[in-house]
Amino acid sequence: MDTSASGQKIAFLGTGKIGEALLSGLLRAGTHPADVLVTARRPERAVELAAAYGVTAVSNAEAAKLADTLILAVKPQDMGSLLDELAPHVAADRLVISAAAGIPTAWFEERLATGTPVVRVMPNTPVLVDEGMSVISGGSHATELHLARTEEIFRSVGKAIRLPESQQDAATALSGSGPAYFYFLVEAMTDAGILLGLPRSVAHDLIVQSAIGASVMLRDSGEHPVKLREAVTSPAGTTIAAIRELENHGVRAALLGALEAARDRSRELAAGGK
Ligand SMILES: NC(=O)C1=CN([C@@H]2O[C@H](COP(=O)(O)OP(=O)(O)OC[C@H]3O[C@@H](n4cnc5c(N)ncnc54)[C@H](O)[C@@H]3O)[C@@H](O)[C@H]2O)C=CC1
Ligand SMILES: O=C(O)[C@@H]1CCC=N1
Repeated sequence: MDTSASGQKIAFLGTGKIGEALLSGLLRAGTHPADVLVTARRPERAVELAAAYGVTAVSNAEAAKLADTLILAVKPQDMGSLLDELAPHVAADRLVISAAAGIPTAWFEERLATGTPVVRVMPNTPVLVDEGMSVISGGSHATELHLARTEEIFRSVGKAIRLPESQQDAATALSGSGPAYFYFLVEAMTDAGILLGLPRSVAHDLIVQSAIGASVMLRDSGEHPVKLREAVTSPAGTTIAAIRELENHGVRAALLGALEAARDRSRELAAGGK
């Protein structure tokens, strides 16, 4: 991206965990702070963001008027009241990008001026380290130009792919929530290290570096995960003893059920639900 102010303004409406992660990534990738607006519910949060990043804190209505691209990153449950406040101020030539789980583009289209382009994106928190995975789907008024602009934004902080909107709830279960599953596993395996008598910091380092090594091999080797696992699993060895325990405890089935539950919860959030 360009490193000077472009005049093309992006506004983050709701700058919590994912909003701030995206904001910091865009600035790192070269978007000029003068091109970035943020909104926050609490005035102290707005001040904090402006001081930390050099961006401009504005009201939601001002963001709608000033920015070409609006990134909506409030909780699905807060999206209704945000749209009530915002809709009268959003001209139909603005690009509206929602990062909210569950809520379909049609829901936004019903509340915004006729013809407003809406794009739904499911990012994940590794955008903080430029390793994000973002899944993009266009609404009925989003053109190739709007999708390309969205890709440009999200590719500056990781990978971005387009999928049909019908697959967004599944994508949310896989990559949107995905980092949490890996953190959960690392936490549990670190506890196992404690059980085996290792100091916590040593257990943490052994597991985290193993996770990094395994991730890089998964990404770069071109090998199927089964093949990579087989290469670790020696006949009558240690790994197969552990795998038997995982299978005995139904870990594979638990993961199938867990991701299905996440997909179902995303569907429940479709109406900005509780
Ligand atoms: N945290 C994550 O890993 C991911 C979250 N998302 C989606 O991003 C959205 C935000 O999630 P988080 O960042 O986790 O939540 P969060 O609670 O950390 O952030 C939401 C922020 O929006 C602010 N907010 C609420 N109403 C507002 C309003 N009317 N005007 C201005 N600001 C307002 C809140 O004060 C808060 O700072 C959700 O819709 C979630 O589904 C999507 C992908 C990943
Ligand atoms: O847990 C959630 O609802 C959000 C959406 C995907 C990741 N975090």
